[in-house]
Amino acid sequence: MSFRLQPPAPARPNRCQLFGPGSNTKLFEKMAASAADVINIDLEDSVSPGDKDTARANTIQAINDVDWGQKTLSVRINGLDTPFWYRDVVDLLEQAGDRLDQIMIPKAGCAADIYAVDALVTGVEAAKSRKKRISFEAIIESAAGIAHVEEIAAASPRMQALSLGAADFAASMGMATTGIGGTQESYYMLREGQKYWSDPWHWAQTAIVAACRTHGLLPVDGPFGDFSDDEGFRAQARRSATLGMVGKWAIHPKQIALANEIFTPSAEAVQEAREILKAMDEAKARGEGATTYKGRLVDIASIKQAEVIVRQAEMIDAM
Ligand SMILES: CC(C)(COP(=O)(O)OP(=O)(O)OC[C@H]1O[C@@H](n2cnc3c(N)ncnc32)[C@H](O)[C@@H]1OP(=O)(O)O)[C@@H](O)C(=O)NCCC(=O)NCCSC(=O)C[C@H](O)C(=O)O
Ligand SMILES: [Mg+2]
Repeated sequence: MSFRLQPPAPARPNRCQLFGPGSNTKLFEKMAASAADVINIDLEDSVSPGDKDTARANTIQAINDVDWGQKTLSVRINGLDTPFWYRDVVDLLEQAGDRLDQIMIPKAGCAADIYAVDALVTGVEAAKSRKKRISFEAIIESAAGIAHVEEIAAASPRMQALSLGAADFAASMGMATTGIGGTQESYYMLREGQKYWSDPWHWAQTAIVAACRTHGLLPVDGPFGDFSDDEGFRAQARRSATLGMVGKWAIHPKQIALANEIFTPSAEAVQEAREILKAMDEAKARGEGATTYKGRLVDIASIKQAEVIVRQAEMIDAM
């Protein structure tokens, strides 16, 4: 390990982030009653420009009136290139109560974007003597965002998470697809006439995971657009979980159970992790740093791997 220790990510469940437009008030109670760990009320791209003021007012009222239980409650503000974002921040922090946990910053392109929102939030928090410090999640969804992902992760102590926004990311990168996440038909290798599909989102995900883990943030996979394709969602989510991401967005309620299923360690995985920890305890008592478990090597690094799974399961059990 480097002399600079890796900070832990926030110890809160983040298996599923359920989105709903701030303009659709019918959804708020349903979102609150759902099994998602995080709620994102959207003021950005799912709200048309003519509805921005109404959506903002609806959102503030819902934050104050709806029972959101133990969920992390987040609002996605508009992008910093729009005339809407500063009003989103000011009205939310002046008028919404302390139930608001987080602001999500879309299309973050550099650390200065986070700095700008931080300065405004800090000013309004102080002016209004707000008790709870608002946290931030940023969306990496542009060429600039992925190029500057580490400085964005490190930009403020308010930062708690980064998500990959596959749709805007694909557009910004000029990718030849209208798909949002998942397998892309044309992204394959050819061997002896057979196609082997590869994953065009993989490199961006790993960059996000590395930046998050370096700075103690939660890495999150964003939307999977085809909400009629459960197996496609599962496959994408399994790849994300394998890479170290802690959860995934749901853009339809159907996707909540799928995300919770994939990002909750299975009973078998937890049992195996506990067995590895036990095997390593026994090895340590014998003065050994490595041993054999089910015919394969386990060593001190395996303890850390097993602890990731056990810690995650214990956090979910404690909910
Ligand atoms: C996608 C939807 C517009 C579909 O809505 P609808 O036509 O109402 O779907 P259903 O009829 O299948 O709904 C069945 C029931 O579920 C309720 N419902 C629907 N959506 C939600 C929700 N988000 N939360 C809670 N409940 C929901 C319906 O009311 C029905 O209930 P009932 O009648 O009682 O049975 C809609 O799902 C939707 O608006 N989704 C969210 C869209 C959104 O927020 N998008 C922004 C995030 S994705 C993004 O921005 C891209 C990203 O930035 C990137 O760049 O990648
Ligand atoms: Mg987007």
